[in-house]
Amino acid sequence: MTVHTADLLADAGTAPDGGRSPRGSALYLDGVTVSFDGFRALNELSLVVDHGELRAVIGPNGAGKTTMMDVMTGKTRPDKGKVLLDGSIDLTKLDEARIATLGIGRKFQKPSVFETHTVVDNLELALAGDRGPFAALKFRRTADKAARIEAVLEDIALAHRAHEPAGRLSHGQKQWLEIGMLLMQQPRVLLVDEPAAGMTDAETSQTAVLLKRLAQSHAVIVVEHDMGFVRDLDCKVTVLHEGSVLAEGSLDHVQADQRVVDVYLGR
Ligand SMILES: Nc1ncnc2c1ncn2[C@@H]1O[C@H](COP(=O)(O)OP(=O)(O)OP(=O)(O)O)[C@@H](O)[C@H]1O
Repeated sequence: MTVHTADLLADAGTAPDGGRSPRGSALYLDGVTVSFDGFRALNELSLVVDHGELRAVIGPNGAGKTTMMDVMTGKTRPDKGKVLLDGSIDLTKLDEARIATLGIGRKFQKPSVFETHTVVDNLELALAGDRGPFAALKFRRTADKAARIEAVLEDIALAHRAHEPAGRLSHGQKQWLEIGMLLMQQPRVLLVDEPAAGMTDAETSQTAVLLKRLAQSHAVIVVEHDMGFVRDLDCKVTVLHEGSVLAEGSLDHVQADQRVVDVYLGR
């Protein structure tokens, strides 16, 4: 089925989250509900993330963080509610592949780089799309592509390891490489799941620097449990609980909220 852009334009004029219009937002969720066998993994979830914004999403196990990302990427379709990209593109009508091409990149917790390929080849393979890895390797590097690879290598601080097999990188560096692979596709929105898990302290703080830099030109949503890392991100924090937003604001603000302490931080 061919999907025309005009068909994707949702009615953006109705009541938004907290009176906020979808206009200008990168991702806009309003009243999103997802049920599994009657259990509401997301319950009227409303959330607005702007272009050029870094947002941390925290919350106890089972709060709905993964389901939220599944809805944003089209892996899970909500029972009801609005999910808009760029304030107007209705993501609930699109499948995962189409949403990825529209510019939502997702990094899962476990890195899945091609260990035997070099760092540069991994970045190039990320451009392969559905042509397959071997076809991509045969393509000559255009000047454009080479420039993009170089820029991404700088972004992810791996220029000095560019021609080494990815299998030789540390765990943290593999995570950065995978973020780099997403960047090759020039996404508008990046979803990053627990990037600091398993990293050394030095890698964790470097990851915060990297994500803050990326957020200057992308919307970046980070799901995280490590509060030290969230503090390093120095951004607005959304606390999810039972599929809805329990609190939102600076880390200091949400940490001072007794309800957040009761359901999450105090445990
Ligand atoms: N496919 C599914 N079928 C049934 N229940 C599900 C399914 N996916 C998620 N759930 C339930 O929905 C709730 C929210 O799960 P989700 O994985 O989104 O939470 P989370 O905040 O990501 O948790 P964690 O921090 O443990 O990863 C949980 O109670 C989970 O058991």
